[in-house]
Amino acid sequence: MANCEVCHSPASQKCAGCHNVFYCNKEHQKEHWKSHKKQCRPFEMQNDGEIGRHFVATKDIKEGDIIFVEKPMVVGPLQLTLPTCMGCGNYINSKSVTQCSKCGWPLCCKECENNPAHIPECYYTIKRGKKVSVSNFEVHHPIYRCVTVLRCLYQKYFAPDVWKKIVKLESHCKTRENTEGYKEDKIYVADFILNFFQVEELFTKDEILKVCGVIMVNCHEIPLSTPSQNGLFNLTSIFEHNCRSNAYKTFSPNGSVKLIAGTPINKGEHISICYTEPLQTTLYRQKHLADSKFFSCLCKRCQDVTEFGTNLTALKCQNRNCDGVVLPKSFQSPCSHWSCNICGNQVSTEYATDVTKRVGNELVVMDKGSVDDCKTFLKYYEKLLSLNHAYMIDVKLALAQLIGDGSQTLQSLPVDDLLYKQQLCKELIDVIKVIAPAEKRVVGILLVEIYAAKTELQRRKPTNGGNFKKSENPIETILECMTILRRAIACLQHEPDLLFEGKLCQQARKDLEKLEICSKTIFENPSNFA
Ligand SMILES: C[S@@+](CC[C@H](N)C(=O)[O-])C[C@H]1O[C@@H](n2cnc3c(N)ncnc32)[C@H](O)[C@@H]1O
Repeated sequence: MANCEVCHSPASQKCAGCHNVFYCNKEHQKEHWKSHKKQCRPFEMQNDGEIGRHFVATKDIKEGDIIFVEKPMVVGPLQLTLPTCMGCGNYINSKSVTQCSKCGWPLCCKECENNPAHIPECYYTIKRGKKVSVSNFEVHHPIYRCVTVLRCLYQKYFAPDVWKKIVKLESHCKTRENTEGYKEDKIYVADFILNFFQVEELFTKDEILKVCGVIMVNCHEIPLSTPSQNGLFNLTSIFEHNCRSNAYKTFSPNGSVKLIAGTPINKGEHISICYTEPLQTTLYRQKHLADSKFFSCLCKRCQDVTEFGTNLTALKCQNRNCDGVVLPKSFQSPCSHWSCNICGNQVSTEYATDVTKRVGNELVVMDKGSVDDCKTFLKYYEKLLSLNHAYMIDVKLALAQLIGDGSQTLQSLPVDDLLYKQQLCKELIDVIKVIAPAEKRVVGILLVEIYAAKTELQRRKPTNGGNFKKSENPIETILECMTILRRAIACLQHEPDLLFEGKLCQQARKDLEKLEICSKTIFENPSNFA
């Protein structure tokens, strides 16, 4: 039996929000809510030698539930960027630029001068006694490298509580010491800040380098401006990585991050997000995590070379008449060769990684806006890559959205293309559900594509005066479309309206409303419809 948070007497009623605190009666729960609501979250922090701090669910969480929402501690431009507005973070150019009247930093409009995000660099520039001047908007401007760092450093004197949280975050400074990035940070960020702003007596070089590491390891891209900005969050930074995560992030228009359960999460389960591209090969994900977050991922997906049977990283066996796929024994321990799961044929690891890199490079330069190029890629590389190789998935994703978009509208497509589009979307959803069930954005988009193709196919069916064959019955299609739209809305419901996915969700809601009215009319009076 636990104790009441208010009077400490034995208590059995737990808070439904977090399952972490208990009360002896409703009145005490109400009384405590004012102070508890800031801490009421369905997870608790734990610490282990391997992952460091991480969060574990304190109650069962349903798929689609908002786990928590938080505002960033610091927001700022990405390290390498063309000049952006110091207020809203959007790109500026020589025509749209104006300067802060106090410090000279570029802004897109006068209102942005008063954006609180801009205070730190404005403060240190005024202190320096000479305005900043940015005049070339076509190249990455080196001065931007220091902005987000400076905004963090500012907290040391003006928001010490936030500063304490920032320096507690993982920076991997020791591991970074020998990297090119660290050497560049030393010159272009630490030395630059100390000399340019003359703040030697306020900050040490090590402090600045620690902040550089914290930003690299913990920041999340906030996609609400063009380009995205970096955001440093207090709790979101603590969530561990998993290549098959059970949670995902979206952002509110005010810049807050929302963490959503992408799958049901059981009490006691670690809550994870994916720090990398979940639809990429294990080779890519592991390199990306090692280079930017400084750890080797040992999640279930990384330990299973078949990636739950999808063979997302596998090559196709080149032995004639063999349908097997070629994979290493493990992605963790170095091995000299990859072998076929059916005939045992071996290729060297060097060959396998070279082929993967080579095709990856071709994909980078390929025009993924061309249906023909995508089809040619798939036809050519199906001989070399497994059916669900990450590169095939990448091109199929582009193709599924391209067919019927652009010069050839859905209305002008042959039936076969519409069926192919639907088929592609369904196959992709099946793979994503296995490999990355929290990738709701992509699944939501694909569901809307299926709905669009299905509607067009139905439109072409002869109505035959209402005497439908079973397979042509529009009522069945309407109900099916409503189910698809509801699934799409469930996937996209948390996306902000200003992003493509949010707009798609709005449209899906409108279409669903129309279909609901239509189906109601048909059910109420089927004879009218015929
Ligand atoms: C954003 S921080 C997460 C919070 C961090 N654990 C802490 O204690 O501050 C990212 C770092 O956590 C560790 N980490 C996160 N997920 C991990 C995982 N799946 N395996 C190993 N380390 C992980 C790595 O050190 C990584 O660089």
